[in-house]
Amino acid sequence: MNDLHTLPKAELHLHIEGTLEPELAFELAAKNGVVLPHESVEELRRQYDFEDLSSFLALYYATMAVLRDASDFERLTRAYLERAAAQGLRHVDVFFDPQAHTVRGVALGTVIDGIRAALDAARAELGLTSTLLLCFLRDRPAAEAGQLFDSLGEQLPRIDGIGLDSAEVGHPPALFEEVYARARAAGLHVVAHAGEEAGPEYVREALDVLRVERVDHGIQCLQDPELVDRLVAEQVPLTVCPLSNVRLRVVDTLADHPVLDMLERGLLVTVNSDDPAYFGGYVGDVFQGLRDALGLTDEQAAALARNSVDASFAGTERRREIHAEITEWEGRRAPGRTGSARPGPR
Ligand SMILES: Nc1ncnc2[nH]cnc12
Ligand SMILES: [Zn+2]
Repeated sequence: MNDLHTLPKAELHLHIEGTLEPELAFELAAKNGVVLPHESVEELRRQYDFEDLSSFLALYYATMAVLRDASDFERLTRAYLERAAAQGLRHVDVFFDPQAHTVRGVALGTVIDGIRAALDAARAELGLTSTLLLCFLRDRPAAEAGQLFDSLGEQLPRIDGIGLDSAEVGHPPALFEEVYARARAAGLHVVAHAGEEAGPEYVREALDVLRVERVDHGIQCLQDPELVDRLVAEQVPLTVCPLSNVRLRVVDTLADHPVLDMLERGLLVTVNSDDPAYFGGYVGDVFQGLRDALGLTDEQAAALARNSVDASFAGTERRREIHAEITEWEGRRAPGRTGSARPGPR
């Protein structure tokens, strides 16, 4: 078996605010004079026992109050990129939640300046490429999403696409039809969370009304065999987040997670971390978790990594480079590995 942390891979479902580790949260709180309602790092970590998506989101939004200036967003993003690069990450499409910051009086330009500075540095220093996707909060009014899009101005060329996140049930994709049409007309990539907690009809709406290029999560499609057939036929990428699904009680345990069945079924699944600081691991840890719980083979891991590259918003040449690296990884023979490869003639 090869080391999954060295497998070259892309991550397509990553909320940058969800990479805020408690240690950094406390450091930034002290710097910015923000009082966190937790006594210590350990006490904050003890809160990471979630009932569902909403209970997680309450802590996620409250803790990000420590992010105030561009340098905070830059530090946050740098810390994520360094950790993920050490786990084989070669490309990432990064989500951020601007409304969660502008409601607190932090300007959109400040948020983007900080995140972009770190993304640019990682490209130069780590060879790690990226795109930036602005998410609308679906539990806030669709009109507010429209106003945010209108107000982008000089920030528009600094984002690569849009997404839709936050509390899902009761906030169906179709509410956001208009702003998605405008984003598509502006040449942006479009994705949306659908079928995380809500049913297959949300996945259908994301495809038919928002015309998304990928579906984030999407695992509730499994309730609807016809939808599964369609997703296979159209090879719609699904950005599945196994550790997140367990922590938010969408799936009981990692050993029960359907991601490898989905792969075998021909769905274009990718494996991602979602909010790694809260859900127990970065993208390499997710692959390792699947190995420990489900016996993920090198072949399955490489297939998932190839899917992540194919479904990413990296450019054609970059995708080709990462594919070549995956092929090289597959050709490695770790000590004790069994399989079809035989030692060459002596
Ligand atoms: N898993 C998730 N689902 C919806 N919104 C989110 N925002 C951050 N993580 C999320
Ligand atoms: Zn998510």
